[in-house]
This record gives sequence, C-alpha cells and structure tokens, in this order.
Amino acid sequence: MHHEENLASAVAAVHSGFGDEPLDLAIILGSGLGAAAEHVAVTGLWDYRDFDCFPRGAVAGHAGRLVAGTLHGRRVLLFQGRFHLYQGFSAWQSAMPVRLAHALGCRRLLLTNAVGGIHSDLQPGRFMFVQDHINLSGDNPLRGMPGDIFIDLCHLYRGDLYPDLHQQALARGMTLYQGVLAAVAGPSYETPAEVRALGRLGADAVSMSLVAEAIMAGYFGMELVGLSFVTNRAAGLATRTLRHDDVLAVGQTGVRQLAVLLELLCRLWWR
Ligand SMILES: O=P(O)(O)O[C@H]1O[C@H](CO)[C@@H](O)[C@H]1O
Ligand code: HPA
Repeated sequence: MHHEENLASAVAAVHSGFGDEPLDLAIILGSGLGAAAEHVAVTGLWDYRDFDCFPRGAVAGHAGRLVAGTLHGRRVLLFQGRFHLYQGFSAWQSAMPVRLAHALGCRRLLLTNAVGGIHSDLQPGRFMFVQDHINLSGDNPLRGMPGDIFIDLCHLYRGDLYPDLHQQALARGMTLYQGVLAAVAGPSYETPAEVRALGRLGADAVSMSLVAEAIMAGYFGMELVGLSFVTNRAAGLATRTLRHDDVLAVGQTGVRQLAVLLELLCRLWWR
C-alpha cells in the first residue's frame, strides 16, 4: 500500500478562492444533512471532481461539494458528502477530506453523520454527541501512513464541550444525548442479532462512517467533535424496513437542529 497523494493542487484551489489565512473549522456533513451549508456566507464552491486527490464516486444524498465561507464569524470549510468503505474505498481514502482540511491549516473538525439508534433514548430525530467510538469497520486509516501511527485515542473527542453544549441546546428546546458510536463497513444494514450484540458491546448508535475521519484527525492532533443524527431505530428495534431514502428524508429534518448546534459550537469552542 502506498500513500502518496498530491494535495497541493486542491490546497492551491482553495487558497485562490478563499484566501490563505488559516481556517477555523472544517465540517463533514452526513447523509441528508448537506443543506446545513445554506447557513454559510459562501465565498468558494468546488466539486469534489475538481480535486485530483479526491476519490471518485458519490452516494445518493451526498452532493460531493466543498463549500468555503463564513459561519458565525468563523472561516469554515464544509464538505457536503463523504467517502465510505462500502463504496469500495479504504479507510485511508475515506479520510481524504480530513487530510485536505489539515493541509489547509485547519485545527478543528466537526464530523456529522446519520445513524441508527440503539439506546432507547436515541429515537429518530435526535442528535447524539459522540463520546467515544467502537471501530468494527475492519480498517484503520493510519495503515501504511508515515510517522507516529501508534496514537492514543483516549481523548479523541472533545467531550468537555458536551455539558455546556447540552445545557445551551436545552435552552433552545433541544435535548442532546451523549453516547458511543459503533461503525461497521456496510452497505447492508445490520441484522437484528448484530444490533443486539452491538448494544451489549456498549454501542448507543450504529453507522457506516465517521470513525476513519476521526482517527485521521487524531493523527494530526486536531480537535474533534462528532454529532450523529438518529435517522432510524437500528435493525430489529422497529418494524419498519430500513431504506436509505428514508435515512435521507429523516436526515433532512435534522438540518434546523444542526444549524442551532453549529451556532452554539462556534461560540463554545473558542471561549
Ligand atoms: O454516514 P452517513 O454518510 O451520514 O450515512 C449513513 O447513512 C447511510 C445508510 O443509509 C450510510 O452511508 C451511513 O453511514
Ligand atoms: O441503522 C443504521 N445502520 C448503519 N448505518 C446507518 N446510517 C443510518 N442509519 C443506519
């Protein structure tokens, strides 16, 4: 496995459209959540296909666009769409947006995704603040990377931001939960037996994303927050058949709440 890539042209493209001052925050938007970018005062917009270093391929509900602009006074990069293992990519490939954000001098990362709720509190329409994860995807983005790859993941997520974020969200009429995210490779949804097993392992929600990006952020020493939007009860916990179209439709209902959480985070993170 070799890990050579040319980030230089993507970095140059973003610099020419958005200036080369450091970026405050990069955000990866999960399934159905892409419209959160509408709250940004947009300065630059690129198709992922404009960047040679980006993997090729998109999933329904992922626009495959990079938006640069200003949000609540912060210089932000929003990735509308991500790369998943089930598309045939390695964990390293799927973490490409994180390497680009880092190459652009970004020190903070917000990861969002759509998840199936396992814990009884995690009903569709609710957000979970990721406290920790269980990587069952079978891959790690640091395989074959240079440098110190034996990184400690005990404090990967900025859990200290949770109490205030929770309180302030509550004041805005939203209950935020904190929990453990399990990640599997997909693309089939889990079996009911797998969901029961995941619950016993300590997972509160299950997804097919986020952890590779999180580990890559840890490698770079970036500060990280994960917000998972519950689009469905996990397999076997509800009678409804799981469908990606429903995940997208419910995901879109999370955009308004995500906008509130973004506003709160933009203040809390820089206090
Ligand atoms: O992780 P995101 O891209 O938010 O989407 C989630 O929803 C899709 C399944 O419906 C999978 O891609 C899963 O990971
Ligand atoms: O139930 C799920 N399982 C895995 N990934 C998901 N992404 C949204 N819902 C789910």
